Amino acid sequence: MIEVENLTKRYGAKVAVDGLSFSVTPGKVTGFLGPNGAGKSTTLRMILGLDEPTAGRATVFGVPYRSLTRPLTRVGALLDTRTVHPGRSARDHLRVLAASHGLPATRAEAVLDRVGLLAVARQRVRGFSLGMGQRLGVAAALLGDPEVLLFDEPVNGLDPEGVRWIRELMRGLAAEGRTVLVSSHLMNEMAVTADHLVVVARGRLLADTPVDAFVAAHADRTVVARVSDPEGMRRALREQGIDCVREDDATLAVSGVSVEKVGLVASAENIAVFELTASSGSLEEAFMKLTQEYAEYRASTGGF
Ligand SMILES: Nc1ncnc2c1ncn2[C@@H]1O[C@H](COP(=O)(O)OP(=O)(O)OP(=O)(O)O)[C@@H](O)[C@H]1O
Repeated sequence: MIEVENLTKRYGAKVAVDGLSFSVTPGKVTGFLGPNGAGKSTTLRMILGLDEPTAGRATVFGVPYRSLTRPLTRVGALLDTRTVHPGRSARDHLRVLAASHGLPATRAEAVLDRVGLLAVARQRVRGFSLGMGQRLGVAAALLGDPEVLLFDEPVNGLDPEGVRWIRELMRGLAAEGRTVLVSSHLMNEMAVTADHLVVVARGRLLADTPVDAFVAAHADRTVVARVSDPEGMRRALREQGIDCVREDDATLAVSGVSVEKVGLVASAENIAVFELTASSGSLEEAFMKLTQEYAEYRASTGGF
């Protein structure tokens, strides 16, 4: 549905997007992840025809965005929500947008309802909270009932209720068979929202994979073991070349082995096991491991 092929964007000497290729398919939420400055926004802007690629191409439904007839009915996007006229009401904003794209005014009512803004539809946008502004931006993206949706950092600055709302909306849109591409910095959020990930750094593709496979490939598996003799257990594990860390008086975190293996080591040493839990690691851990060396802006750990 969305195809990016060898997409490249240079700003002078700066290569913002560097030979990027991936495709985004319908019926799932695809998370678009990368450290600051990775080229995510630039890529989204090129998909939407707002920036011209230096090389390569981005297509939606097989054609460049600018070649789509009635694009609002094919592709919806939430980029920067501060572009709304502050003196207009939410309803007027959507009606003007609908009229200028040949859509009926009833669409404005439908999307106001879908994003939960019907009750405040007559209020001026100037007085809107950040969350209400985001909802209005989403309403505009949904106005033409498009099959493809792009969201750039949709949960930035939202409270937990707003974050949950966006998550359920995106999952719902994907469940309706739409193509949903969403960029985000919030790994815990992406872990519960996205089905698939496209990970970029310094404009290049690092991973294009289902979320579960990404975590399994890049995060350490850990087994938490609460035992009667943690020191003896630690010694026995070390003798077998297995790393572990003492978490508290009775608990060890064991890296890179299965629960079965830890259980067998304990049993061979006659150590009682009170708890044995496997953890597959988090998306955040996997992402940090993969992208650490690529971060463009990182807090300095040294002095000046
Ligand atoms: N108009 C521009 N002129 C010059 N450089 C630009 C321009 N737009 C983006 N860049 C640079 O291109 C790189 C990629 O920027 P982009 O905003 O696409 O990254 P991003 O992944 O969206 O980052 P963030 O997560 O911080 O929003 C950055 O180094 C940025 O400074």
